[in-house]
Amino acid sequence: MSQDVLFQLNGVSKSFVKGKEKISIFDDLNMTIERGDFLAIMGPSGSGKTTLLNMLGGVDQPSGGEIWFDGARIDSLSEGELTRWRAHNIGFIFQFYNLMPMLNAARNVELPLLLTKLSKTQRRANVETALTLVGLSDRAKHMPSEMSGGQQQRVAIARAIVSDPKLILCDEPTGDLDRETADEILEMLQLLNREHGKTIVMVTHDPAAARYASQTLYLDKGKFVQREVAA
Ligand SMILES: Nc1ncnc2c1ncn2[C@@H]1O[C@H](COP(=O)(O)OP(=O)(O)OP(=O)(O)O)[C@@H](O)[C@H]1O
Repeated sequence: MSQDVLFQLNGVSKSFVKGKEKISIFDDLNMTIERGDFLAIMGPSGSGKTTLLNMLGGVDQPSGGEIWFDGARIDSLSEGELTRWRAHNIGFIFQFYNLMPMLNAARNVELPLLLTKLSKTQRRANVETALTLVGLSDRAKHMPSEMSGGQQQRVAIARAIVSDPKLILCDEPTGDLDRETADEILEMLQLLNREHGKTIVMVTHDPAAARYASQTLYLDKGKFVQREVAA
């Protein structure tokens, strides 16, 4: 595997069993994600975008094939190993922010660090750095219900980057935001990609959001059917 390759999917298949029926989503899917890529994944509803993101994040296991990350196979890790791998390598950003409503911004951002060996002082410092990066250091004590959608998504971004992961996975990160706020969030993702070297994979239905990515892959019925590289 080349030094530049972060993720490699080799002949990946994925099917779900529902009652007596077997639903095949992917059959022999191959994909390479290079370090520093900002990939947008688009495609019709049901084409497998979220399933793919979940397999990249180790939330869902493939039914067959191999998934390699940074030179190591992750599809054969145990549940515990996968949890630790995820905590160190992956940040997640979701459409509806998924913040814990009873925790303030700083405590929400701290959550992924509770899975690491960092001391309380180190955790506090990392939380402060992440909140400053998203421009919310003055909102550390605010509860999610006291913040706008855009601010909540910025807290979610801070939570995604606080453990300094190599890869950020985003599922419709701007699906719940107005255009102006969406653009702010996308500019922030672009900054994390360009200035902080984060590799990003973003599922989106919005062509305007995909334009922030360095390339767009189109998925249809579990196959990549088109690839557009940004000018
Ligand atoms: N746990 C599951 N059990 C059974 N079928 C599932 C499961 N998860 C996903 N599927 C099926 O897999 C297919 C792909 O779903 P997925 O959510 O990946 O699509 P998507 O492209 O992200 O769609 P959308 O754009 O609507 O979010 C769908 O037909 C869905 O019904």
